Amino acid sequence: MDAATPVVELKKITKRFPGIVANDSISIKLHKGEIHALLGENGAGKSTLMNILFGLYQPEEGTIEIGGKPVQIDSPNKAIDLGIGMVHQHFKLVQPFTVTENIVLGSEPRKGLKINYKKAAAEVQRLSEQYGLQVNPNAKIEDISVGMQQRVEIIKTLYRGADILIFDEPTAVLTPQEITELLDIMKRLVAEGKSIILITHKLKEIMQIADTVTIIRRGQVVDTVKTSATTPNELAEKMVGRRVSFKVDKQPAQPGQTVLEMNHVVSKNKDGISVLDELDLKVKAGEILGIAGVDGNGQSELIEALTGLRKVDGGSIQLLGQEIANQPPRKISEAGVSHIPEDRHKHGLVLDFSMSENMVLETYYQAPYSKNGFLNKEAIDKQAKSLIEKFDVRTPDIHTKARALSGGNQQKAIIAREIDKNPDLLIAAQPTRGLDVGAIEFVQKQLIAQRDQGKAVLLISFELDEIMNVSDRIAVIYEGKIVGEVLPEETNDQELGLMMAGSAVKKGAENG
Ligand SMILES: Nc1ncnc2c1ncn2[C@@H]1O[C@H](COP(=O)(O)OP(=O)(O)OP(=O)(O)O)[C@@H](O)[C@H]1O
Repeated sequence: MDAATPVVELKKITKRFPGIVANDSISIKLHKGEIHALLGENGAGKSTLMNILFGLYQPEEGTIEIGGKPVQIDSPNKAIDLGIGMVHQHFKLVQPFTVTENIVLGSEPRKGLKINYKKAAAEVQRLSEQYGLQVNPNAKIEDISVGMQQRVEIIKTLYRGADILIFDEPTAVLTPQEITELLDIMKRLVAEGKSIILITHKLKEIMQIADTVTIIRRGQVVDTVKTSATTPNELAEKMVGRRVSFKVDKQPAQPGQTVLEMNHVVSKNKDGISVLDELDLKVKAGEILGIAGVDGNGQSELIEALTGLRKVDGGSIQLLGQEIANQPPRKISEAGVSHIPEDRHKHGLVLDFSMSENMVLETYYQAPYSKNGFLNKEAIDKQAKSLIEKFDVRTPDIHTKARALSGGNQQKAIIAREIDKNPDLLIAAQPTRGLDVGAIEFVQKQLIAQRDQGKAVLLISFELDEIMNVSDRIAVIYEGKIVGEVLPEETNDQELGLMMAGSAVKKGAENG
């Protein structure tokens, strides 16, 4: 193979699903040592294309060439044999197993031979060091952060000898610090001769790290350009087919009465360590309080405590003066709390239910969806149709299973359902994770519209830009405590970053 031969060439790939052409004659070339970004709005067909390259789906038409030779990739094992590795959006790791156990899982030697754990752990250690991944081979998956779990997925591909790595929205789950580190890791990978296909919605990252970008819209290639010859605005426009504003327009907040008040809230983990540590927080009607923090500082626990998914060991949580700590989730929901969860697959949707059923997951037992103990399918479908239209959720049909929707469209559906509940308090956890720039604009507008309708909005996000642009006040969480509060117009990324690292506390823990 000469240097000009692409390491991967997809030629006129077409893939249809019921009611939709997900990939419509897509052609892409990936060269050795290149980072090639795939950009496209939610549902454009990026994941489908990569699932084809990884052998998870078979295309109806088109061919794949690896190093200039046509290949048939009929399973992920075949893809791995061909040197292709995929780091998925949703990790496929076994929680109670160690890092090394997860990495060797599925690549064990043939029958009869026992895995040499020590040797495998040493290899994991070596790969970890070579690429600066800082993974502990013996840590259990359930004890490590999402960012670390992703690195385990990366090592898993390297361990199997991948030369071609596919990253499916890898930074969607990462903190700003972790993103910088991951981009460095990717640079190191290509410097050593690996080639990368990167699916991402983040134009900044594409401009920073990719050599080439292919833009896909509704299953078709719109253009392939060098990043050095384009701009973020141009990319956004090509992707969504219209101009996108990157600025969030909003009027100053008009805060009213206190809706949520948390006082000295303590919650302990199974080892007796306080994951929420005397946490104080207030959110008023008509304002958006943004929670900034590095992943793993109590954000998930805060949401769990607020939604009844976690035991509160001390302090109080009041919603409009009514105590909701340690109440069952349904009661809290009925009391006026809506929740856009950070993990849409775990807490947002039932993937094997239809979209229609998912739209009434929390309200199906109420009128008009339930009558005399029977589900009123007509009313449920009507509700689903209206939400799907209003929020531009792209699904072939309301009876399509949630699993078949693109990640971004699943997220839009959850947001539609939660906002429609007309809550007093809307908890939005990573609400724009995995969304395209057009959809981000839409969701952020919705949050502001909720605020303007007098709702209290609690926004938890790892996207500093989002926290800065959308919040009226920002509270910084660190080791389970609110360690400071700032106004977006009076702070900057550096100051927030320092506070998030626990090294500079601007104000006392009081807020509100
Ligand atoms: N298994 C499936 N069955 C039916 N339809 C599917 C399936 N997988 C994907 N689709 C449909 O194919 C289209 C492309 O989806 P895909 O997940 O590839 O989009 P994407 O560009 O990766 O989007 P996102 O950025 O939201 O993740 C969507 O309309 C989706 O609903």
